[in-house]
Amino acid sequence: MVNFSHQTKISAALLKRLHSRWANVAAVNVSGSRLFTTAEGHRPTLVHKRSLDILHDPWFNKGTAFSMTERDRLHLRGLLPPNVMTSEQQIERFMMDLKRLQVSARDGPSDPYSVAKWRILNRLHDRNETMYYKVLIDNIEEYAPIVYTPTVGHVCQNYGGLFRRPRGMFFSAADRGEMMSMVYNWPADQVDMIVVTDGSRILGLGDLGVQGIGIAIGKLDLYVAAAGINPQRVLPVMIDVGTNNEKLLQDPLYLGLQQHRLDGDEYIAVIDEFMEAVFTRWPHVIVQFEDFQSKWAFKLLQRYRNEYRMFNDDVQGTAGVALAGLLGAVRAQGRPMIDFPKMKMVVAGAGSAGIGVLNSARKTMARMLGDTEVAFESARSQFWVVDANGLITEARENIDPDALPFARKAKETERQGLKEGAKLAEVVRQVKPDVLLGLSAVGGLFSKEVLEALKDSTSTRPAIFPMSNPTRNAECTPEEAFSIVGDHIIFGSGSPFSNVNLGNGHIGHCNQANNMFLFPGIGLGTLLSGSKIVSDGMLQAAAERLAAYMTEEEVLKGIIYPSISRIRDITKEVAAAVIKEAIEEDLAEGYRETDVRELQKFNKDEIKNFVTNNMWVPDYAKLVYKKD
Ligand SMILES: NC(=O)c1ccc[n+]([C@@H]2O[C@H](COP(=O)([O-])OP(=O)(O)OC[C@H]3O[C@@H](n4cnc5c(N)ncnc54)[C@H](O)[C@@H]3O)[C@@H](O)[C@H]2O)c1
Ligand SMILES: O=C(O)C[C@H](O)C(=O)O
Ligand SMILES: [Mg+2]
Repeated sequence: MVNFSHQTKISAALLKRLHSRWANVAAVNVSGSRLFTTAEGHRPTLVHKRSLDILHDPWFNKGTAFSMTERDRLHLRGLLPPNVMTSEQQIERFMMDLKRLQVSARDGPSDPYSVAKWRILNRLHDRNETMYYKVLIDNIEEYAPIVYTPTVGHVCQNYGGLFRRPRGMFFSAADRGEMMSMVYNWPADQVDMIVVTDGSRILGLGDLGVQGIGIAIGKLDLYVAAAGINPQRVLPVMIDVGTNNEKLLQDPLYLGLQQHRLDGDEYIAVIDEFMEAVFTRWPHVIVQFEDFQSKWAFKLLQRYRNEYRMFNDDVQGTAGVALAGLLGAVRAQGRPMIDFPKMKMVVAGAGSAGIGVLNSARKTMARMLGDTEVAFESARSQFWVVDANGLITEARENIDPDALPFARKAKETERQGLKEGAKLAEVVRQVKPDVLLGLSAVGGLFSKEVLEALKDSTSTRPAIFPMSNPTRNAECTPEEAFSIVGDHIIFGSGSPFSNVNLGNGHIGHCNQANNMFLFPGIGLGTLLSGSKIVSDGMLQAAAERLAAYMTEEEVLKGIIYPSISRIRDITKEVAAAVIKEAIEEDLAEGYRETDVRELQKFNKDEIKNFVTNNMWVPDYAKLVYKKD
């Protein structure tokens, strides 16, 4: 039998449902409108501080927007300029400063002022969180590339210089034995989401040690902006077990532990202690593992996933986003999703992300083919995996066990005129794939030669996914892809690129194939369902929802992912799908006053309303002082 032991069992009923869903091409059309209604945002908030302490607390500070009565109540009279501003005026004033940089700057990846903009936004984040998230939500398309990928990559690389105020918690190898008490140093009694990294593989930039905290902060910004997680209940975490980056080790100004990374049992002991500490203080928290080197990403996922509410974004979030894109690519050819198992895929990169995508694509193909052992085996032959040493075949010595299931068999490679270690261009030339997907972290890997070879693809619309981040690590640019392979391709990159003008009024659409379209919804759905684990079924439901989100018309135009301006809406949809699945798998335990019996009675629309009503919105709450 096929070994699915490492995943949650999928019931026969679920399988049947999946199968019928795949067969139905008609996409579920959803409104792009944003529903910002929540009771929580309008309740008065009790604060235990006054005067300057309030102005210096970014959770409560409103700056010039404190009304006169509030200024009296909170002993703020005279501590602010007299003109009371509306939140709109406040934002207008702030934006004037930020927009100064926009005049000469071009948007997107080549923006020379992106780090300067990050600094301005970060300062706002440090003094007034409500206003920061209002700016971010209302201008998400413009500022996601600043607070998140790609600029967050530059920020992590330069974190030593950019660091001003701490944000989040640092647990280091030197804190062994102390974490259980240290965790109480965090001021919030409730934490819903933790994003944790050990800084060992930040985007495609390698080991950045303690500076990797920037990515945890950026991901949590999206949790607030897209998923409406209350910013007072998010916690970025850096686990500093050292770094193997020699440059950092030799830099006397480096902020982290100046020692080589712990390994083996010593390493695991630190992560175990951290997990125990945070789940002891906040039993309902969800922990997202981010940018751990592949070596540990899979091991830690297997170690914790059945015990804790956790998932690995690079393995599982990426897998779902890629799967949605692959299904979109099938639809873009005018074919039903159920044709997916016929796709030939060349994947460059066999790390945490690449292997995550391969496993999920293979399992989905197998399910569509009836979920038998034969189906699982036959799905294997749709993939050709190329890593730093070329095509992976069974002839490879010391093959990585995670890549082994995708090693090509000797007979197959002979038949195709390929050999162990064959170069990417050669593989593409021989295989003529429908999809070329990159998770290699090697910028420019899809060279002219590789893209020329893809012109012979047997697909009517070959799909090119240079998914590596940040921008400079993308395997190719959209200009290269459209100009070399042709106007008919489907394009999706991990970092944002602008659409390409193909002439004659035609646009080459650049999709952003980034796990940001899933992880916020996976986290929110898990939180609101109260499920104790993040099951494969919940992840699958998230991916399916994303896959079905775009309309037929959009997909045929090559638009297979939503624009980031719709991230709050897609996140809500994904969260609702995750909750529904958790209920069906009997994993849901309810959230706050909504217990599991009530959840079980909700219909689809009621689940969506439940999600909407529990999303935080960046409106100033009335502050009322109460003595401690
Ligand atoms: N778009 C997204 O949502 C998303 C999600 C996760 C990761 N990523 C990106 O994927 C990249 C890889 O992440 P990872 O965790 O798998 O990294 P990793 O270091 O674990 O894996 C990189 C893989 O690429 C292979 N590789 C290196 N040079 C190569 C070459 N010349 N040709 C073919 N393969 C080569 C390596 O052998 C390895 O298998 C990073 O840039 C990361 O930013 C993107
Ligand atoms: O951080 C991103 O933009 C996506 C992904 O998690 C990555 O590691 O590249
Ligand atoms: Mg990542």
